[in-house]
Amino acid sequence: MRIKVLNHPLVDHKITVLRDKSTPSPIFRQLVDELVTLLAYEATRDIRVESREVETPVAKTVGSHIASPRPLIVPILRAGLGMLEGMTRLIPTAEVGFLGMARNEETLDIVTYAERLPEDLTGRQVYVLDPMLATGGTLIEAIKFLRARGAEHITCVCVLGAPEGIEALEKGIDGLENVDLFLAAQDERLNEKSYIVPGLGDAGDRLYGVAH
Ligand SMILES: O=P(O)(O)OC[C@H]1O[C@H](OP(=O)(O)OP(=O)(O)O)[C@H](O)[C@@H]1O
Ligand SMILES: O=c1cc[nH]c(=O)[nH]1
Ligand SMILES: [Mg+2]
Repeated sequence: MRIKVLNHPLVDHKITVLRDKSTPSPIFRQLVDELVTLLAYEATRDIRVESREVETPVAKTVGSHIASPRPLIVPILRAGLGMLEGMTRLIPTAEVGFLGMARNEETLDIVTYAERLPEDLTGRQVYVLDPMLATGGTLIEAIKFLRARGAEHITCVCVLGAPEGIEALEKGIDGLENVDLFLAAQDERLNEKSYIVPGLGDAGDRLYGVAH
């Protein structure tokens, strides 16, 4: 698994404001959106392209065009939804599928409560969006789900990741050469409730309010 952590003072500034518990939801959403744009720029470095001829006002030349089948973006509800617009802004021709997953905060089991994805993902490049990689349980389930539909290459795009989650992915997933992970920052550890430390709290709640 290729792991890339953005190392950039502007990213670090935005993450610091995200972490601040006094940052209100509208600013939080705005910052997640801005961070995704920066993450997406890195995460799409290997997006598949095909050559395409174009005629400029001066000459004919051969350029690039996003290849078929189109990439698929999969936000993991709820919190991943906060990353969707930033990603589609960069790849407007991508398709979007949805996975609804929730972590039981007591048992840490993952419940997949919704899915709206193409049945056949054979040959697709898939970008999974989830701001938080904590124990890794959610991403492992998501990768298994997408692979069962035939997804070939999966790029996980997260804002914060814990070392425990990265290790869990490395142990829990086969074929790691076809999985990439992009993080805006890697945090220290998980606490006794499996929250990321220092983290930013519950990303879904901070984006959309407390879930009931
Ligand atoms: O790595 P893990 O230990 O699996 O934890 C990470 C998951 O937990 C959060 O979702 P949550 O279950 O809180 O759902 P929400 O997005 O609806 O708040 C977060 O958005 C990730 O999906
Ligand atoms: O720190 C954490 C861990 C899981 N989910 C979150 O939203 N935050
Ligand atoms: Mg949550």
